[in-house]
Amino acid sequence: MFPTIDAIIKIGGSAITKKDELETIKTDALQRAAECIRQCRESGATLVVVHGAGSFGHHHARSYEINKGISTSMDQEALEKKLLGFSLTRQSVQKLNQLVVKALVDIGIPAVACPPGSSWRTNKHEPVSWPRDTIGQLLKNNLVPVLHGDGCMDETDGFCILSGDTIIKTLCLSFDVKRAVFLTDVAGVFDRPPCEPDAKLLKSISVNIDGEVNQVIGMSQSKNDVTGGMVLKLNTATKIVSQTQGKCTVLVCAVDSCDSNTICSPEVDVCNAQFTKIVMAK
Ligand SMILES: Nc1ncnc2c1ncn2[C@@H]1O[C@H](COP(=O)(O)OP(=O)(O)OP(=O)(O)O)[C@@H](O)[C@H]1O
Ligand SMILES: C=C(C)CCOP(=O)(O)O
Repeated sequence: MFPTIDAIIKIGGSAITKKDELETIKTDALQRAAECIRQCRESGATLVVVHGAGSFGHHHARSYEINKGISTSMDQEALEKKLLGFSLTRQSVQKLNQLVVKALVDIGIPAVACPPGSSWRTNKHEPVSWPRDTIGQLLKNNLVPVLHGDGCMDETDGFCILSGDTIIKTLCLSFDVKRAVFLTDVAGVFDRPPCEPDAKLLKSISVNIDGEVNQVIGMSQSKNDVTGGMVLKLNTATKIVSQTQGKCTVLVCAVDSCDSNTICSPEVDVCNAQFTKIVMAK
């Protein structure tokens, strides 16, 4: 039996990297996320950290079309190029992983890197095999596992890009998890892309048992994102809430305004919220 996870926190690639500039970290945002995680842990919370790739990973994945995998119709030259692209993508996201783990360890969090690329396997880009016991054992020993979006072996396409969002969904549906928190570069989920005039922050989104939401939400995606941006995040969030029958709630909030109280307190007040809470419809 593994411990209940109080929160799985995704440090979004948008939050801690400049997504349009190759391998560029936003140091202040990373430190802010790390500090918030430290405070949660100090309050006794059991945590898992997952981070996205941002400009470490998405750029290489897009230029080498890693998410299309490999096929028998590829000639040798195209295949070699694709294989190198896979290595470069993983190498890039591992650079970010080292920075994230360092930021956590430097302030006293016993973070342990668990790179999914070398242990998770997917079929049609959905996880089919992953080291559940290892993650559970790390939690039992009071360590903080750090996973991330990565390039993984896929049974149908040879390999694929596995988003941190899909990793979070998998963990939430397998462990007993109270909350999934997505820290990103915007205040939460808006009724339309936040760059559009009059975009309104949705403080609460209700999901019914079929995973459908009660409102129309307009979304856009950055050209440097290969995993679906906010569309995948909302899709992941609605699945987590509906498939756990509301036992796990989801928050989407800006890394700039995250605090341990919002992340870890059992009840979150949405009246004055500057974030989005995604819950089961009553
Ligand atoms: N309706 C919307 N509400 C909120 N954000 C939106 C919406 N539509 C598009 N976006 C964009 O989604 C982005 C956040 O999604 P994204 O997938 O980039 O986050 P992330 O998880 O931080 O990144 P990564 O996938 O690199 O880890 C924001 O920068 C925002 O501009
Ligand atoms: C592009 C790579 C390597 C992983 C993407 O993960 P995400 O940023 O969590 O969607």
